[in-house]
Amino acid sequence: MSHPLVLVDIEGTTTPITFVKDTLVGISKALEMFPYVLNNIRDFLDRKWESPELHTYIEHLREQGRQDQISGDIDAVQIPDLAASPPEVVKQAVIQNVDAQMEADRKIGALKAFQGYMWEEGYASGDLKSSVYNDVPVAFKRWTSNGKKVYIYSSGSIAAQKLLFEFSDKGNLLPYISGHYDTTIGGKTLPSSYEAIGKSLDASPQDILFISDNILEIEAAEKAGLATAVSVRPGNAPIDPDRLEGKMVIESFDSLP
Ligand SMILES: CSCCC(=O)C(=O)COP(=O)(O)O
Ligand SMILES: [Mg+2]
Repeated sequence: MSHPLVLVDIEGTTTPITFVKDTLVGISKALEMFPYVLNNIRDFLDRKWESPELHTYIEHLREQGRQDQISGDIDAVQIPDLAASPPEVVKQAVIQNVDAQMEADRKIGALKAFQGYMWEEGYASGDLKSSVYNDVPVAFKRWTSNGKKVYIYSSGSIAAQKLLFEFSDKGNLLPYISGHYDTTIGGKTLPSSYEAIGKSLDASPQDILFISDNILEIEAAEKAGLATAVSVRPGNAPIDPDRLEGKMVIESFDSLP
């Protein structure tokens, strides 16, 4: 692999989808793993209710809900004005809004920022520890000792990405990571986002290898001129074999030199 820069997705690539959805997000209430956000949101809102920081996150969720209503994209739960509504009404709306967005597995900035804000406490208390595949720390070490640089590009907020790699079940992997990108640089299925990442790294697109489980992200990165590898891990969504034709497909980072 001759690319000096490696840009890596998280869910389905470094980390099992089941961990993110069942443990970290709690999207599947039927499964045994601890659905952290859903289990803790009520208590979290009660404890932090006076915090201006929490109000900022709620304002973003509220604004996103308004935009969703205008666009008609999803039937978002509307959050009433914090200053003009009883706290209990706002709290219930926030819980329903977050719950519904997680059920839909939305990769939207306001939701991801709120989740990251809650996970911060979970990691700090030791209730949460993230899961990364065994081959990930091995590859991060191999690449960085060979002079390559590792970057992350995920729908998860940058704050949440840093927590995930700091508090991983394979130890603190942050020292191997040179930088992070989330959707504030642009959506992951847009070629312009990969162009913007290339520019911010002052790198030619062909110097960057992007690894992801999502074929739409892979296709967008290719349109921007990046090299790509499709991550096929247990539990990932199946990909139409026709769309994999001519692509590098990996089941583990071990197959990348
Ligand atoms: C880093 S936070 C946990 C992951 C997450 O919330 C997420 O949506 C990951 O999506 P990705 O773009 O990494 O597939
Ligand atoms: Mg992914």
